[in-house]
Amino acid sequence: MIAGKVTYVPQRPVVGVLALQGDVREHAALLERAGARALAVRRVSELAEVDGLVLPGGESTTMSRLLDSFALLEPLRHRIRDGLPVFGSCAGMVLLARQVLDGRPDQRQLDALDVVVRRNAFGRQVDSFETELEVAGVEGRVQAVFIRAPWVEKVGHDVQVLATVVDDPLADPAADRIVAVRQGRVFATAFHPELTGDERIHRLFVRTVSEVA
Ligand SMILES: NC(=O)CC[C@H](N)C(=O)O
Repeated sequence: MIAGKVTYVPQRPVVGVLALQGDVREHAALLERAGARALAVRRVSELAEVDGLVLPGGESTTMSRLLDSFALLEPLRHRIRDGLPVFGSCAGMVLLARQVLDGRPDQRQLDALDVVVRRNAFGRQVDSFETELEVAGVEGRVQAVFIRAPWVEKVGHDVQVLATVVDDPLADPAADRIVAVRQGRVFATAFHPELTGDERIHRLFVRTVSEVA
């Protein structure tokens, strides 16, 4: 018989941040605070090591072109189809969507979320703004930073709406726009939780990654 105490040390899940462009470091810092080990992903071999992946904010057309030239587009589509948890913020949300309105002609989609998003949707009134939101699954309010952000115009039947924002209360008080969604293991926000140093949304994602890792 072996004497002594057996201590169980839970493994931190490895969560990648797609590091082709965009605010990679900010996401990595919050993932570490949310209990994950963050890994920058630029190659297929790195993609193979992760239990979950974040697609950062940046510029979705550029990111989709880079995904193509780094030969990551198809491998990433495959891994997501096989159940890899993913979280996209802003440009990441655009990349994950099934369809993009006001996209560029050469914009490529990961087609991982059954939503139609409108790119730069808030752009005509104000390019950037901040507001407080309620996000399903997060206690208290979340400070949300929108930078040339998309909104979700249409959701499929198994897409859960996590947050909405009133677009233009003067024009139409009922014009609630969808700005955070979840479909199974795929999460997306039109805003940038990585820019406020608040890791609660990353925690929600890392919890899902841990459940399936
Ligand atoms: N802050 C952002 O990620 C902006 C997204 C950008 N408007 C796009 O279409 O990709």
